[in-house]
Amino acid sequence: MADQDRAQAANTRAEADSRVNGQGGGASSPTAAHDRPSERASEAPPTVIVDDLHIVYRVYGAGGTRGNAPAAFRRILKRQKSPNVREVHAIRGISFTAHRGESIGLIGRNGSGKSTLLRAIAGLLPPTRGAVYTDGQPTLLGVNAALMSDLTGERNIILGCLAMGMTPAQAREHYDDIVEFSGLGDFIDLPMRTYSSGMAQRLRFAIAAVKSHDVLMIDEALATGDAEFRRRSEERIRQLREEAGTVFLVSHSLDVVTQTCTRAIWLDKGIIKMDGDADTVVKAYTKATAR
Ligand SMILES: Nc1ncnc2c1ncn2[C@@H]1O[C@H](COP(=O)(O)OP(=O)(O)OP(=O)(O)O)[C@@H](O)[C@H]1O
Repeated sequence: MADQDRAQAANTRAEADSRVNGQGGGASSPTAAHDRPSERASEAPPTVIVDDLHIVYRVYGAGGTRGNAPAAFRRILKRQKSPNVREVHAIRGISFTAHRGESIGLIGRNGSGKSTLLRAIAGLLPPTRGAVYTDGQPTLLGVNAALMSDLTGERNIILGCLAMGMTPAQAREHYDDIVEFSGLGDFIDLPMRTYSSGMAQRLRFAIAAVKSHDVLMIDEALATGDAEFRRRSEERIRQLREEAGTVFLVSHSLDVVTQTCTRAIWLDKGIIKMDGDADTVVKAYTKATAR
């Protein structure tokens, strides 16, 4: 790890430690300017603690060659690593604490680690180092949310509700609300594979949003809807926050982040560049990316 990364990781870790201990951020920390939202929220109980998290992907078959068996045999005997395995260090020592009632936007350039961080908080990626602690069951609502493309929207609503822990009776109770929120109309009787990506996202959001979540994570869900659906989604996220959950939102739409989030975390090459109230962080990010 580069020295700069190490220093950043140590800073963000110290900051998270002090928040967990209820001491607030230190004024000498480079991230101190953005302690305000956490100070406000620190009275609320923590819902997610990310402690010096590292995620390393191992990509097999990198380099384009399959290799040959005798060479592999020699390598195994000598206990050497395969030359075709490449490691991608996607998250490099991230620490922060999220509290009940916060809605946190994750922003940053392509490949900065936003989706990886969400998947790690959801428990879908094991930490290579460090730890993630969550209060309650985090729900990740993303492009890969587990609905079945061959089933109709109708069947997927029931499936999604059951997957979120509802009873069949509760699923039926929420059915009409979900259909109405999704705005899919007659398409609800068709298999999901016939939906556009925006329509599928609307259905996923409508299913997840029917229930209050301890920790709800949304990966670009709002980007695909039309203006009317976006307005209703933003309103629903505000309600979910008021219902005492924590919402994480990955978005490239900075307007959505400032309108929906109380706090923003700016990721850059797998580390936290800035963490603070949404307006301040978005302004700093916009300034940096305009250069
Ligand atoms: N399954 C994977 N295997 C190997 N490397 C991966 C995998 N998923 C992501 N990466 C790498 O990890 C890094 C972070 O990717 P990630 O998708 O988390 O970024 P992101 O900020 O969400 O990007 P985007 O804004 O483009 O969606 C990138 O370098 C990416 O190439």
